[in-house]
Amino acid sequence: MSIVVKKWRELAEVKAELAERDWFFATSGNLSIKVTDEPLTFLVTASGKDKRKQTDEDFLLVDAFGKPVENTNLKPSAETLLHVEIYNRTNAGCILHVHTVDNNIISELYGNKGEAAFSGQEIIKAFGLWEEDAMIRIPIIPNYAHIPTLAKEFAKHVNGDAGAVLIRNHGITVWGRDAFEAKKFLEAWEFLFSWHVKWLLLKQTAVLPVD
Ligand SMILES: CSCCC(=O)C(=O)COP(=O)(O)O
Ligand SMILES: [Zn+2]
Repeated sequence: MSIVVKKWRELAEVKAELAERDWFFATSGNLSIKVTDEPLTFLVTASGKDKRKQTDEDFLLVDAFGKPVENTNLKPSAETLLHVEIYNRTNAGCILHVHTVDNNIISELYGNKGEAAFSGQEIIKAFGLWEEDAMIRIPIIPNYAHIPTLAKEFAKHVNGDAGAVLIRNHGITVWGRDAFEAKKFLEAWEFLFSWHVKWLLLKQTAVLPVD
C-alpha cells in the first residue's frame, strides 16, 4: 500500500469518527494529515464538501504552500494556509478543525481576554498534565475573513508539535504528532468547552451541587 493511500485511510477514519460526533455542521470543518516531510506534502479536505460524506474526492494532496501537487478540479480547504503554517513550523502529523456550538460560545465568552483557561478536570490528563492543580489555556484570535491575515495571527500561537487555537465565533484548530493525538486533544478540548458551558448555565439557574 502506498504512503498516500495509507494516510488517506487514516484521515478518512478520523473524519468518519468526527462525523459520527456530528461536528461537521453545514460543510464546516477541515482536516489534514502529513504524507511526506521532504518535500512537505499533506492530504487536506477538499473545500466546500459535506465532510460527513465519504467519497473518493474527500482529500487532495498539496505542497508546502498548500497548492495541489497533481492536476485536479478539487480545491483545497479555504483554510489550508493555517495547516501550512503548522506543518512548516512544527513536527505535527495531523490537524483537525471543527465548528461546534460549544467552541463558538467559549470563544465569544473569553474572546476579549484572548484566551480561555480550564482547571480541576480529570480530562486535562489527556494533554499529559498530571498535577492536581494543572491548568490548560487556549488562545483565542479574531476571525479575520482575509485568510492570509488570519494565518499570520494564527501562526503566532503555533509553537509546538501539538497545540490548539480558538478562532472567535468560528471554531477550533487542533494539531498533534499524529491522528490519534490530534483527535484525543480535540475531544478533550470539546469536553472542557461543553462542561464549562453547561456549568455556567446551571450556575445561572441556581441548580448547584448540594455540599
Ligand atoms: C460553512 S463553513 C465556512 C468555511 C469554514 O470555516 C470551514 O471550516 C470549511 O471550509 P472548507 O473550505 O475547508 O470547506
Ligand atoms: Zn472553519
